[in-house]
Amino acid sequence: MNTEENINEQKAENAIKHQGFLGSKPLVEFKGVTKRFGDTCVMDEMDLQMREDDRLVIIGPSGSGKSTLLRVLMGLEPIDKGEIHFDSKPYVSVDSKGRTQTDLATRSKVGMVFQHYTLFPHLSVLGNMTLSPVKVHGMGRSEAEDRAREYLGRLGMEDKLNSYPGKLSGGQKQRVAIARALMLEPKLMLFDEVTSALDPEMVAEIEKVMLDLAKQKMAMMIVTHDMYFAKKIATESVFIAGGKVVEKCDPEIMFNEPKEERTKDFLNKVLHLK
Ligand SMILES: Nc1ncnc2c1ncn2[C@@H]1O[C@H](COP(=O)(O)OP(=O)(O)OP(=O)(O)O)[C@@H](O)[C@H]1O
Repeated sequence: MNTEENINEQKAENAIKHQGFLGSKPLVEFKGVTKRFGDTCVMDEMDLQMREDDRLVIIGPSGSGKSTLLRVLMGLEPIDKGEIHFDSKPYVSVDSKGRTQTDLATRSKVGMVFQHYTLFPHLSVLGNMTLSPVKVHGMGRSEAEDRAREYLGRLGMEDKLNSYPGKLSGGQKQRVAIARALMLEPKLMLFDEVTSALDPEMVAEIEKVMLDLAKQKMAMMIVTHDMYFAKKIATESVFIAGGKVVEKCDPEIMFNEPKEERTKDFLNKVLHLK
């Protein structure tokens, strides 16, 4: 098949995929979500949907609110207006007094990994992994320790169970952070620039872990400045700017022939096309 036929076929598939979630259920739905920091409106009545088998890559200019979007979805930031549904049920909403209400049982179905690992330096790897499941979610200690061993094993880190974060490389710390986020068996994993602070060979190591999770059909939302990795892992891509979703489509389409001028300008700059 030549390139043009390829693109046409992808377009047709894409059109089918976007007709009201045909083929798979919605997992996340932002409905008119507004988020302000003082006078800065970072999300402006934003609508965004993600299906349960998607790996959605979020791209956009610096300061466009990519991290904020993930933090809102993780329940780490209140919102000003709108609501978020998860698995077709209300998850985040705003009450009549303007306070954000978050369903905590649903929140435990979302795991997040940050750029700077956020491991506690005074706790061992095992301590880092079991702290929240035991103290916050009431998991029994021996079950938590068994799970920690299992997830560390899957990420090739079993032998570091008793190490402290200070003795680990950046890539190892990030693997522990990913294993920790998997402890509560989330339905969705959020990755916020998780390779930005790593040396190149460690970037490949973490990208492999993420690609392995993708193969296991883990739903993911990924913020990354690495457009090549974005294209590789994404089933869907979204470009946000000015508090809105500017364009959402199949990554092949977005990276080859985006429709919107703002997306084109941004990709031209970051991919050095011209
Ligand atoms: N806690 C905060 N208090 C005040 N303003 C904030 C806060 N967090 C983010 N902002 C502002 O919100 C806007 C969006 O920030 P955010 O970090 O979400 O953008 P981003 O797209 O992830 O940026 P980058 O690509 O540079 O990481 C920025 O103008 C930022 O300064």
